[in-house]
Amino acid sequence: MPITVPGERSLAGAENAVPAFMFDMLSAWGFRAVTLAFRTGVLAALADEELTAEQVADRAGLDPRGTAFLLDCLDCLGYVSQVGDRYAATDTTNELLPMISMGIPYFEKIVFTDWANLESRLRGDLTLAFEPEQPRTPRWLAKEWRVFQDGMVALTNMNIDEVLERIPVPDPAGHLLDLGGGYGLYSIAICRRHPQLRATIFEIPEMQRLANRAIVENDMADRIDFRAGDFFTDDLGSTSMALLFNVIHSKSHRQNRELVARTAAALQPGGLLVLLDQFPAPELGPIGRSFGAMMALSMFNSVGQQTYPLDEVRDWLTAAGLVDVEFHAVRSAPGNGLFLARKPAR
Ligand SMILES: C[S@@+](CC[C@H](N)C(=O)[O-])C[C@H]1O[C@@H](n2cnc3c(N)ncnc32)[C@H](O)[C@@H]1O
Repeated sequence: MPITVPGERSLAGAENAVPAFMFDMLSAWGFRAVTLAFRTGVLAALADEELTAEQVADRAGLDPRGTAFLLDCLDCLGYVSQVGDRYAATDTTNELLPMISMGIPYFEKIVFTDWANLESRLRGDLTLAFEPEQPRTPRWLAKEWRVFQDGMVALTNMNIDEVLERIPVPDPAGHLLDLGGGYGLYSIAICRRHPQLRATIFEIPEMQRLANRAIVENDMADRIDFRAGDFFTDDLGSTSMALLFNVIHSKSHRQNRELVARTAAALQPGGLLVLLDQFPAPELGPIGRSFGAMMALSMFNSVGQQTYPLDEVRDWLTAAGLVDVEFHAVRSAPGNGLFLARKPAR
């Protein structure tokens, strides 16, 4: 991988070809070991107490000898630290456990399960079971809907603080329209920060039950409502601020141009469109760009779509009549970036 690992020499160049390749192999092995340790409860067992490998194996229902090897790998990767014959979760793990545990089945699905088909998709031997330009959610999502949405929660948890810092809410007593808002966690967090703001989660009908539950659990039922619909065909109403978060990578060039135009039309004068996604852009640094590029391949594989160059997104925004277009890298979740664009105040 042509990136420099902090504290290590560069992995670029012929003289480093073998370490570069082996580093990629290590990353693949490491991710497999780490997600397994989250999913089987190995890391959760070490959150509150130091345990021997045997005790960890006993709690997680795993083979003790294999668990000792797994713990040694996790020690190398910085997820646990060994103290005598006991292991403890590191600060990194304690930070991650409440943040991403619910998303582990999603990360395993997109990295391991989905890519089992990648070669067939690239060879053209396997076609999608749906039209890539179909307006609503592809069928594969319906099957593993809960896994998918829990993955979105984990991703939201990773970047929410930084994203909130970046959003200059234009009218704190106004309205927020969260298009394809999922559970509505971004809206809930923004409304919590701005006590006068109201929001609408605009989603497909299948999301209603899960989103309503999140709204109620977060005591937001009096300020956030749910609207079931299709953002390509239904009236989007009028709002002072709109979110398009993690939506464009599952839509085509044509659909995104249209969606951005429809969203801009729903904004009141002076209103703000905030668009969050992954981008294969050098502006995000080598690791961020790599995430954006991997995500393009992943979206090609699963729904026939991609991540988009920054210039193309800028073009959709300006073609929709929006001004003051800004782009910000989101460092807390590599590969993510945020566009802000305003509707002229008449
Ligand atoms: C990747 S999820 C993002 C969820 C949330 N915005 C987030 O960032 O966590 C994309 C969402 O867009 C919704 N969606 C896709 N097509 C839609 C359409 N035509 N109308 C309304 N919602 C749609 C999906 O149901 C899905 O929940």
